[in-house]
Amino acid sequence: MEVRARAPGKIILAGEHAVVHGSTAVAAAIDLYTYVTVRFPSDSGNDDMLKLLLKDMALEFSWPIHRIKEVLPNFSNPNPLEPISCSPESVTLVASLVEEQNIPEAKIALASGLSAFLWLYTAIQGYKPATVIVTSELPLGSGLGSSAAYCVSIAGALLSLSRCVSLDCSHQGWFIFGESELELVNKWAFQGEKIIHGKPSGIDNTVSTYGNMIKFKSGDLTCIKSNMPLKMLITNTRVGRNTKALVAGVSERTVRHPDAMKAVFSAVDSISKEMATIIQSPATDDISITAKEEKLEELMEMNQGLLQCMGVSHVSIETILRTTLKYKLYSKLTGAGGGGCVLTLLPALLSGTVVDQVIAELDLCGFQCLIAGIGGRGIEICFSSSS
Ligand SMILES: Nc1ncnc2c1ncn2[C@@H]1O[C@H](COP(=O)(O)OP(=O)(O)OP(=O)(O)O)[C@@H](O)[C@H]1O
Ligand SMILES: C[C@@](O)(CCO)CC(=O)[O-]
Ligand SMILES: [Mg+2]
Repeated sequence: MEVRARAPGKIILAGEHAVVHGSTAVAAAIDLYTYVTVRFPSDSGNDDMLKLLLKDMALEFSWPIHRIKEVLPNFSNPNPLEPISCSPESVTLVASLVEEQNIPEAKIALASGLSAFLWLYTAIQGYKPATVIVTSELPLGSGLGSSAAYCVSIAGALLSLSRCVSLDCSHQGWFIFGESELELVNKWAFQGEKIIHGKPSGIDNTVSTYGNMIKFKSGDLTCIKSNMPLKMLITNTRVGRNTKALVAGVSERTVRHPDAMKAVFSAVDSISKEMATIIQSPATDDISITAKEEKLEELMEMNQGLLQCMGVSHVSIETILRTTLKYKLYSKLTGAGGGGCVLTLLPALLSGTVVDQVIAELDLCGFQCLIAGIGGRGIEICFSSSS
């Protein structure tokens, strides 16, 4: 018996970084997923090890169960129904288990992901041997919420195996959690995000758990029903960066310039709220859709300016902004910035030829473009009897 979970990545339409400081943000799930399969020993033949296979990277990590017990003796009685907080001490202990692994130097950014896995696994399942396999359609560390999709799919798979949660109903072989189970998945995943991000707002794990499009402020989410055909081009600068460092950088700037940054965060709050209102307001014909798109474009441009004030843009992002503007298309960074991905609004009446031209020009600069479906489902679970 094995369980497979999948959780989506996300785009942030407005409000990244400011959301960490209490502003409103707007985010949507995208149809690119991280998949986590958990197999217990009877299927895998592995009876005293916890194994993690990162299949896309052909990497395998394993820990003898007795070693995990030795280093993390306090995880002996896990209660999946009561998420605990990852104390700095427990994170240090987990990190020491990760240090015992041979992580290739070029992949050292995976260390925090390994810590999050070990912490979530032992906190939810205790000392059970298992093989856990991870694959992802998301680029890692690029602003599309790979860390959240990873934590949500790990938490979802582990909770679905814990027997004390029920799955509501099925959809083409995939099961979905009920409301209270989703809340549990989200709470556990947030702990994993804390290990990877340092100080997350919780927006990424929330949108990955619940799917759809959401407005998020200080831990509270409101579902947004879009009343317009929202199409975004996502361009990956391919410049690697680390969300934890970027979030810490904005906090440091806030300590240096508290009043100025307060004004920046307040402006972002207004932008996100206005964006949510526009997306939800009725639009019956092409003229009203175009009018709404023009307002969204202006808000994206304003949000990007404020992200520059926060110090999280990058020359590669600026190149994409200039390139898309030549085609009268508006863009902003999405996620933590510092490289990563950029969103460009593609108006409903924009000709396919222009889209092809702008993609060709961005490709020539060495960037990677994709158009993802927005606002789909959150965490889903699938069971199978053998591997
Ligand atoms: N599929 C995966 N397998 C293993 N580790 C992963 C996976 N996905 C994410 N991670 C962990 O998350 C880290 C990337 O998280 P980070 O928050 O920096 O970027 P992101 O989540 O892609 O972007 P953002 O937070 O801006 O949306 C990786 O370096 C790794 O530690
Ligand atoms: C940069 C940030 O606002 C979004 C990263 O996708 C961090 C967070 O909210 O946790
Ligand atoms: Mg992340």
